[in-house]
Formats: sequence, C-alpha cells, structure tokens
Amino acid sequence: MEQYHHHYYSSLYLNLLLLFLSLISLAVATIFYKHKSQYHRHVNLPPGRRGLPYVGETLDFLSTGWKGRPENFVLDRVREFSSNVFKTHIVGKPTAVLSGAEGNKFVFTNENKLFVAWWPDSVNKIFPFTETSSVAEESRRMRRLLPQFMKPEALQRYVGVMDDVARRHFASSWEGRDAVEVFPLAKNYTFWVACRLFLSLDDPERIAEFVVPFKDVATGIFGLPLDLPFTAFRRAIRASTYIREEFLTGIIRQRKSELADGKNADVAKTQDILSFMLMATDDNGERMSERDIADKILGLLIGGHDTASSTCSFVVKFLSEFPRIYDRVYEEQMQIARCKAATGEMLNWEDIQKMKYSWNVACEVLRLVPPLQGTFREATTDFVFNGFSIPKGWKLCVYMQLYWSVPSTHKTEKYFPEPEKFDPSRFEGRGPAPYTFVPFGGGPRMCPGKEYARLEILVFMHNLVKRFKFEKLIPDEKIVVNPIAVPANGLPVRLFPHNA
Ligand code: HEM
Repeated sequence: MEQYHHHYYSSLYLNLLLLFLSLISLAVATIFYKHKSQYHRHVNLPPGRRGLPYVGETLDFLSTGWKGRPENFVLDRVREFSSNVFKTHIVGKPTAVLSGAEGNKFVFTNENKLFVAWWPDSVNKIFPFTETSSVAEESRRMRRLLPQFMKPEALQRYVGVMDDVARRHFASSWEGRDAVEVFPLAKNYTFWVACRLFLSLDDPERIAEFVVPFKDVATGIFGLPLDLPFTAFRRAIRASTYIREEFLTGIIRQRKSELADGKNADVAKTQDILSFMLMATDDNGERMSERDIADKILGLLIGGHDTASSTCSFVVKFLSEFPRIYDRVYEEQMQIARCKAATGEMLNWEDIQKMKYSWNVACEVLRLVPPLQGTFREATTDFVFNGFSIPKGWKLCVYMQLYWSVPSTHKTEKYFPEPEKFDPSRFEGRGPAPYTFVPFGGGPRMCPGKEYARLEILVFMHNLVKRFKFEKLIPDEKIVVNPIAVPANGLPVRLFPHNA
C-alpha cells in the first residue's frame, strides 16, 4: 500500500513537473513569438533614441523650451535622422514626433481614425476629470458644448464686451504710468475678458485674486510630473483644487440658485458659458454635475487666457522693434478710432473686419512665437507614416510649428523665405502654403477658441496703439517656453502716450 502511495505520488509529481515545464516553455515560446512578431511587425520603427531609463529624453525636450528654443529638440533630430518623424521617449512613454507640413496634414486628415486625443499624465493629475473618464471622451464633450458659445452671433456680441474690458483695463493699469511690465498686464486683460464672458464676473479685485493660482496651474501642466513638496507640479495640483473648490464651486452654486429662482434679469448672465453649461443636457437628458462644470470651466479659463496673453505681449515686442509696422497698424486703428471718437461707441464686428493689416501682424507674431508648439495624440491602431511603422499605443507628439521639412528627396526645404524675418506681408494675398501655418492646429480638432482669440487680440491692439507708442526696456530680452512662450522678464516697456 505504502509502495503504491509512493509510486502514485512520485508519478503525480512527475506529471505535475512535466506540466509545469511545458507551461513554462509554452509561456516562453509565446513571449518570444510575440516579441519576435512585434519586432517583425514594427521592424521599420522611425529612427531615434530612447534616452535614459524612465525619463527618456524628457529633460532634453523640456530644457530646449526653457532655453527659449523648443524647436531645437525637434529640429536637431529632424536634421540628424533626415526624417520628419523620429522616435523618442518623452512624458514617460514611447513617442513618435511628427513635424513639418506633411506631419500636420497627416494628423489633421486622419483624426479619430488612427489616433485620439491624449495628454501626458501630468495633465491628468492637474485636471482630475480624467480619473473617471478618458481624455478623448472629455475632449469630445467639450467640443459638443463650445459651438453654442462660439457661434457667429455670440462672437459678434463679444466684441463690444471685450472693448469695454480693454478700456477699463488700460485706464486702470497702463494710463498715467511711465513704464509697465506687459506680460502680467496682458494676462490680466485676457483673464478679465474670460471671467466676464464665461462667468459674467466683472469685479477686477476679485478676479485679480485668482491670477496667481491660474498661473501655477499653467506652469505645472507640462513640467516634470514630480509630485514632491516645492515642485511646480505639486503647486499646480494644489492650485487646481483651490480654484475649483474656492472660486468656481461658489460661483456655480450661486448661479444655479439664481436660475432656479428665476431672478436672473441680467441678459448677459443667461447667455454666458456658465448658464449654458448649467442648462445643457447630454444624450440621456442628464445635466452636468457641478464638479464637471468646474473642471470644464477651469480647462477653458486656462486654455483660453494664457495663449492669447502670450500673443498680445509679443505683439507689443515686435511693434516696438519695427516702427514702420507700428505706424501702419496705428493708421489702420486710428481710422476706426476717429469714427468712434465723437460718440464713444464701442468697437463692433464691422470694425474688426477693417483690421486686416493688424491681423497680418498678429499672424506673423503667431508664426514666429506660437504660444503652443504642438499637441499630443495616442495611436489607436498600428499605422505607417512616411514609410515608418508607428505601433498602436504609442504617443504622438505633433510638432506643428516647424517650417522645415525633410521630404522624400532628403533635401531640407524652407516654407517661408527668410524665416527669421518679421514680415507681416507674408499673409497678404493667398498667404502661406497649406498646412505650414497652423498656430491653432487644424482639422476636426482645430482650436475652438480661434475666432474668440482673434477678436480679443485685435481689440487689445486697437486699445494699445490708440493710446501709446512704446520702447522695450530690455533690448535683447529672451523668450522662454514653459510650456507657453513668454518673455523671460515679463517685457518691461517705457510708454509714450499720444496725447501727452
Ligand atoms: C492665441 C490664442 C490661441 C492659440 C494659439 C490656441 C491654439 C490651440 C491649439 C494649437 C490647440 C490644439 C489643437 C490640437 O490638439 O490639435 C488648441 C486647442 C484648444 N483650444 Fe486653443 N488656442 C488659443 C486660444 C484659445 C481660446 C481663447 C480658447 C477658449 C476660449 C481656446 C480653447 C481651446 C480648447 C477647448 C482646445 C481643446 C480642443 C480639443 O480638445 O479638441 N483656445 N488651441
């Protein structure tokens, strides 16, 4: 009996051992096969480097931005590999960087077929909505909400409101001063416009309290996602919570009760984005939660005021460097201003249509100092771009603002003659070639705030040149990109009022 048991157990052990060994070899074979097939499937990955373990080439990527030449990260590699797509490892993931007009065209025309919206983890931690939903879904929801707010009738209405804010902003922060720091003031202006149009908030002191936390959020978004004390990232997470809980929730609740009581006589309030979000319903007839509204408005306030304030500031920089261009902008704006002088009437939609030269100047500013250098996507399927395989799951960094490309001829080609020269006439006539000038992106995901931004930049230019000439106080002030292009020292200028 004992012998039987012994025999029984030893053969059981032997069988188990054999089973175990065959499972292991099966697993090894599967992994090997998978790896091999993956390797073969993606044998033609784009050229490029992985960089250091974990951080990859992230530090290189960020430091070129801190030095004010973010394009160098891309440009150096485009030149080194003679390719307008290369692989790298930034934001903690394997990434393919696409650039040039070919890259732009490919991304704008294959949106949602080959890739979807994606943001680095750092963005997801600062905007916590993505814990319960995906970036792609939230982006779709935002895009469904915005057209109502950005439709032509609404935009036409905003011109006068923007002019009213600009007049009060210039009167309180520029007039009567010998010198100002332009960038913080431009931010106050665009933030005030956003608070007024999104939330019907019009008290400059209350608005000013929140300028700093908003700055902290914006600075932390694309930095290193190190959640440690004293890092910009930790500050951004705190600031985001503070803004949503201290600032937005109170405003949302108050409006909700006003709407419920029906005591909202103020027409502007019923037409702002907050009322719109409170009343909107999704496909199932459900209203948005307070938290959801706070998240969306935070995103809009960040995206909507930081970018445009960068452009307003660089308009001042370039106008001070090119007096002839300043004179032409001045002439154009004064023709409009003179018609209004007698009545004090606000700017309107027709006036904006007359600001053609001024808009060419702003476009040239957007070309030379684009507020956003690029954007991200995630590949939802394997695909091929310019002969190179991009595997499913890889992140794409679309570097939209590179005027250099390496077409199949391997010859570096320029889209803009003398690309470093400030020349607004490039935008006259037919303007730049398709897919070369895309500061607002393109295709289905093009910036929904483009027209709104155009209006607020032009209204700013009108109010600026109507009042002052100016001179830079730091002649060779650097530009830093962190993550939005800004003047390193805030752009201090001396003011010369026209009516002095
Ligand atoms: C000079 C000013 C601005 C510039 C240069 C700019 C540029 C851009 C760019 C390049 C994108 C990314 C497109 C993509 O991923 O393909 C974007 C997206 C976006 N922008 Fe703007 N923008 C500006 C102003 C504004 C304003 C004023 C608002 C709101 C009022 C706004 C709202 C948005 C939103 C909500 C998105 C995300 C769209 C999505 O997820 O599909 N932007 N913008």
